[in-house]
Order: sequence, then structure tokens, then C-alpha cells
Amino acid sequence: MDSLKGKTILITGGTGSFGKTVTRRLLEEGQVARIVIYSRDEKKQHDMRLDFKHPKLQFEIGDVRDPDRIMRAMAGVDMVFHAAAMKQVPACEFFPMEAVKTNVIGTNNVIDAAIFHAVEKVVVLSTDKAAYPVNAMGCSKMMMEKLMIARAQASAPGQRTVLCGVRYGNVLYSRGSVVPLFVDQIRRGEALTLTNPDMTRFLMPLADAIDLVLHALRHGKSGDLSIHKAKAATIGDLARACLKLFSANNEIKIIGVRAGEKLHETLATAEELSRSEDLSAYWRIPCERGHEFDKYYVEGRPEVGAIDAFTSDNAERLNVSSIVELLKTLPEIQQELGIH
Ligand SMILES: O=c1ccn([C@@H]2O[C@H](COP(=O)(O)OP(=O)(O)O[C@H]3O[C@H](CO)[C@@H](O)[C@H](O)[C@H]3O)[C@@H](O)[C@H]2O)c(=O)[nH]1
Repeated sequence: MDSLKGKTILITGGTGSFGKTVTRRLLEEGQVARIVIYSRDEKKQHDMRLDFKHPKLQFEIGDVRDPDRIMRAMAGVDMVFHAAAMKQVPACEFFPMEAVKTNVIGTNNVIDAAIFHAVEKVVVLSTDKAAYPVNAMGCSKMMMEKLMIARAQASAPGQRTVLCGVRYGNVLYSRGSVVPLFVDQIRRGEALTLTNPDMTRFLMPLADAIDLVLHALRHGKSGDLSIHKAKAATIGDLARACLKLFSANNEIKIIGVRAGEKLHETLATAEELSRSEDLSAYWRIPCERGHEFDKYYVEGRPEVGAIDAFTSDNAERLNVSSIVELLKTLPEIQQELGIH
């Protein structure tokens, strides 16, 4: 990956599972000069430092909510992954202003600092919950995307910084998500708590999410959103796949759809797909026409209306055996099952 040769990469929220995995990948590729991990939690940074013990890693304690701090941390940086976020639906539902502070204002601070320091590229990480949002987490992430797009379009002549983003769905086995919960329930011999067996979600191994983000880092143009054409499954099949994987026969208890949840997620809206570019595994969603107010209102797109949104309901559907095969590729499951 020549474009990363000698570069300094800053990762906000860098001690999370995305941050650690992308760090490992970049260090293995050996091209980058330095990786700056910018995050709030000293304990997580300490653990990551001990885990990696790598001279190219630099740790900076700071919050994206603090504009002065992120401004100082950004000096000398070439590229940014902006992964710091409040991402839990219930927490954002109860404390929406906190989601605004981190996901919206924090992103604005990161963009300000990046533009000030003439950073080459910023990739912001978003979620399918930002498309046709129904909860505060999705709304704040949608605002993050809108902010990235507006700042990309409003760039001053000569502005060097390319601002772009990615949107992906549920990352399999991410902390607090349903698969580790089901595995835990299986291990304890408890009933699997299923919200609604017909609910669907995009399922993405973390490795695919990293590929998507690195794709955006290499190819994203200013204002672009890159979206992976992910596969999806029903939650009923996901539960059955977990049981099959562990040859278990725990009961399944239906608990009903929780507050702030959708039956199906959307990765790309109909409006976005009508202006998308098909890049085989990905879609490139360029931003709307430039920052000219008049054109926004008078130039329409006849294609809108003829295209369906890309949802976890109409995406390629994984069946129980293909979910089992997918789960078996995950390092966490391999460890649980004692296979490598
Ligand atoms: O006890 C449970 C918990 C969850 N589910 C279902 O499992 C699916 C996935 O749930 P979960 O793993 O909690 O993920 P989401 O609520 O969809 O949100 C995750 O995926 C988002 C990306 O879409 C991230 O932004 C969020 O941080 C992350 O929690 C959903 O259909 C849930 O209704 C159950 O059936 N039983």
C-alpha cells in the first residue's frame, strides 16, 4: 500500500476493537511511520501498549469533545480514522445530548484540527443506523455524516484535506453485541433471548470492516461515503446457527423488539443509490452536487423513486449453514471452540 508509506495515522477511539485491529493490520503491512492512538481511557491505552510493545505506536490521552486537545494531537499527522463515538443505542436514547457532544461536535473538532494541520485525509466511521434513523444514536451519526459532507463541499480553494466516510452494519462479535451474548447464554445453559426471529441485520466480520475503511483511505474522494455490499441474516437463523455451532439445544425465549430498534436496517437509502457508483464489492456514494444553494432546489434527479434502498431485508440472505461457516472464521469463535 504505497499511499501509506512513511505516513503518520491518527486513530480516534483507537483502543476499541476497530482501532486495535486496524493498528495490527497497518503494522503488519509495515508501511506507516507512526500510529497515534487518541482516546480517553488510560487503562485501555496501558493494556494496548503492553499488548503491542511497538515503537511506532504513540498514545495520546484526550477526548474528541476537547477542541484544543485534538488540535495539539493532530500536529504532524497525515491521515485520520475517526472511530471515537457513542455507539450504544440505549445510552444515546437516554442521554442524547451526550451523543451530540461526542458524535457531532467531536467530529467537527476532529475535522477542524485536520484542516488546520493540512492532514491529507480523514475517514469517519458511520453505521447503518444513520440511514433513515429512528434512534438518537443513528440521528447523531447521520449528523456526523452530514457534517463531513458539508465540510467537504464547503472546502476553501487550496484546501488539502479530503474528508470522506464509510458506513457499515453490525460487526460480528463486537463488544456487547448479540453473538457473544448468545454464546454466553449457551455456555451457561440459559435460554437464548431473541427479540424477534424475523428481524434482520447485516453481518460483517471485523476484517471486512477494516478492508472497507482501508479502501476509503486509499480511494475515497472528498464527500464520499463508501458502503460494503454486506450479506444479512434473520436473527432467528443467527440464534439457530449459534446453537448448531456449539451442538447445543438451549431454549429460545422471544422477548420482543426493544426500544429504538428497527425490524430491518438500511445500509444505503434509495436516494443515495440513485447517485451511487458500483465498485463491485462496494458502492461509492458521492455527495450531492456542490455547495450551491440554488442547484440544491432546482436540479432534481428523475432516477429517485425507481430504485429500492439496500436493506438487510433485501440483501443477499445467509442461511443457517452459511452463518455457521461465517462464524467459524471469527478468531473469537475459533478460540471458544478450540479450533485454529
Ligand atoms: O438479547 C438480545 C439482544 C439483541 N438481539 C437482536 O440481535 C440483533 C443485533 O443486536 P445487537 O448485536 O445488540 O446490535 P444492534 O443493536 O443492531 O447494534 C449494533 O450494531 C450497530 C451497527 O448497526 C452498532 O452501531 C451498535 O453499536 C451495535 O450495538 C438485533 O436484531 C437485536 O434485536 C436479540 O435477539 N437478543
